[in-house]
Amino acid sequence: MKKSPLPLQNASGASKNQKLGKEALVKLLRWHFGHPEFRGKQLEAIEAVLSGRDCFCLMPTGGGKSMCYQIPALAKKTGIVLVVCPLIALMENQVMALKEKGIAAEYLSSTQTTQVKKKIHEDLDSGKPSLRLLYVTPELIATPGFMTKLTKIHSRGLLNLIAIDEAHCISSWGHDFRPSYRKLSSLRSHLPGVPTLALTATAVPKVQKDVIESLRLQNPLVLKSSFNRSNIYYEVRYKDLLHNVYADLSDVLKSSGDICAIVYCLERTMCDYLSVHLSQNGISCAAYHAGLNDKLRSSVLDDWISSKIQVVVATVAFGMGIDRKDVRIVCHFNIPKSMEGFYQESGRAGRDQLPSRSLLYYGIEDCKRMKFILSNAENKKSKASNSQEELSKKSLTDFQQMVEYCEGSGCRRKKILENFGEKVPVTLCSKTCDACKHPNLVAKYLEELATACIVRQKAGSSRIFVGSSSNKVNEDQSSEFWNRDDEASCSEEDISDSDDDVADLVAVKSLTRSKLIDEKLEALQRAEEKYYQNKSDKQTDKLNKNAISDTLREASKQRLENAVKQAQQRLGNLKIEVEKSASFLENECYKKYGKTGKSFYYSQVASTVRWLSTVNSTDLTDRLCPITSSPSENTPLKTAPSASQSPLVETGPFATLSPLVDRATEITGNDLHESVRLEASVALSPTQSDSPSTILPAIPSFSEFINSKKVTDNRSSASEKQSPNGVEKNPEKKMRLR
Ligand SMILES: Nc1ncnc2c1ncn2[C@@H]1O[C@H](COP(=O)(O)OP(=O)(O)OP(=O)(O)O)[C@@H](O)[C@H]1O
Ligand SMILES: [Mg+2]
Repeated sequence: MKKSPLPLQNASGASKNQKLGKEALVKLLRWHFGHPEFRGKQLEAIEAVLSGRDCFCLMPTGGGKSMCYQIPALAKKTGIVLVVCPLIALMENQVMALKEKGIAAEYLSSTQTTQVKKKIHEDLDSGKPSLRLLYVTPELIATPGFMTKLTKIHSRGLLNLIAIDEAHCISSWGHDFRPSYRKLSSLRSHLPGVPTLALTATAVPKVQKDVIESLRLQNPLVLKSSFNRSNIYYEVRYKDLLHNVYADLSDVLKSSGDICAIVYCLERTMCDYLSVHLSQNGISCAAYHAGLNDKLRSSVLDDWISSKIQVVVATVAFGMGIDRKDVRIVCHFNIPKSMEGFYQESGRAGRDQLPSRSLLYYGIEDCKRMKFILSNAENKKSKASNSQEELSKKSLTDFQQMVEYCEGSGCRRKKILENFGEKVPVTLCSKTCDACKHPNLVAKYLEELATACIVRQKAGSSRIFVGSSSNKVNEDQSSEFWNRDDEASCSEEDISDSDDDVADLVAVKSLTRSKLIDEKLEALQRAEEKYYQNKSDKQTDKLNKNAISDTLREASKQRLENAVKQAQQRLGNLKIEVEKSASFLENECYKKYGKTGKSFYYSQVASTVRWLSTVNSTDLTDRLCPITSSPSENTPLKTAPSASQSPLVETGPFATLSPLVDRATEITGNDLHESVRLEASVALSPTQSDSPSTILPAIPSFSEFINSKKVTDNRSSASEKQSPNGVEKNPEKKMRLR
């Protein structure tokens, strides 16, 4: 609906130079926005800036901060209010909403056509701009050309106010630091005397101080409202105690009716997967993340704003400035990295002040993963500088507060508010969080969770980050997630995309593609971890359990003796000392794998037995040469059975695989074991000896195994491709690979 401007003199009964009184301001509010009264500290902020005073305004999410500069823009007959916004999407939304109300507002960004930009500049250059509000990015402010323009406008007395929205972005202590905001500190020197209004919903004391100092606010009026969002019910559910977390979320959304919701995930892949899952369960939803192209993203946003879809499953890219008032549920499917982020995101619920819900799914694995990400960032940044190191440490402390929010039994609301330095009366929550409403149940869950943790630790079932190459690759992205360092060099167009997520940050394989293979790999990773965990955790145990006993050595010697005897008979009673030979061969196995443990040792004995069953007389005599020429065990050998040399290579040395694979069997069953065993037998590379005398098969690490498997797979498929008329060159091998 278009409205003509409210005649200010009539509204206030004031002359040109007089300040508007409260009544006149309320009239403006009602006329333009249809709200009956100012909320919270809106009026105080408006009056302060209209009187020319700087103001720092801390209001909760959805508290109505925009009004604090929109009303002043309408209260002055001439001149403009300059609004600095971190995101183009945010500017677009606000400008569109203002235009719908008939208020002359524009934004300048490279997404605008040249024609539109030209029109805006012409208006600004005119003696009396018709514009009331001009939204810009911090990057544009930093350009000399635009600063010159602002200086000109200011010199003509037409710059009424500078409003810095989401002002916490200026502080590297804030959860959403944007280096481009730092450039705003030059505004004061270029545009002296213009009142500045800094607005934020999330600023702990340290950030508040930083914002005020960085923007060089002069004797500002500091307005702080409570962070309490009384209309939001806070709840945590424990993934590890749920039978099926996906089904649980589905149920929550379905049972809430056709409501509007946001589900936040840590990774893009999870957004895609969850969105598909929810859709399949009849929930109208779509994924939103920085991995989608601009067109798709804005169409998802449009569909959600216009209620065509009810649920958006998003990364943090679905962020600031999303102003749909009737969001009833904000769900965090993964634990957020800080209380500030959590507060901002959950605060997108219930901006209409109606009862709404924040639901966080807490999982032990998620928690470990986030800790890993943050520690990684810490390690990386501690190399950079001391202040960076301090920041990184802060990130872990911040995260710990989130963990306490989930793992503590006390009032959730209290925890949020105390995090922002507020003193909370006991009566404040009045059963508007799960911990206050169902204390016994929450206590029971926490107990069960603690038990689950212990069981997990005992089982060594952590899936967190086996040294996979993808970690390395993705390290760089963590900085983007962390504090958007790279934004300093971003062009204006990049801004909306810079609100990126940690997509691909962690080595989560595609859930939709090759799920089966991933599950197998995960099982192997778990098995390997389990193996190494057992190894480190139970050193003493290991020594006992994994130690090669004399009895085992004796038994192996006996086994080898039998094998030597059979070889001797097969080769026409070859002249060899059976017992001595067996002893020599056993000793070789022990020298190589005695320290590694009995499974490896046992594998080597088995492979030697197999080698003996087919060896020819020359090879055998050569092999036993040291004992025929010298009885010393240390005499170098000429040859030895190895993976590459043995005629039994494909089934020989690895007929019994490493403990890793043995353990994988325990977890995944025989199918996996079998397939891995067969694949490994093909894929393993020729072994190298650590001494020139003994050439024995190396036991591959999991990563080596995977890499060699990939190479073999590639080679195999390449050779198949090369094969004319689709005739398989190596059907046997292919069969094994299957
Ligand atoms: N005085 C008021 N009375 C009723 N509703 C209001 C009032 N002031 C603002 N609102 C409404 O409250 C909602 C939130 O306002 P706004 O977007 O300005 O909040 P915000 O504080 O900037 O939130 P965020 O921190 O999420 O950016 C808007 O829909 C707005 O129309
Ligand atoms: Mg806002």
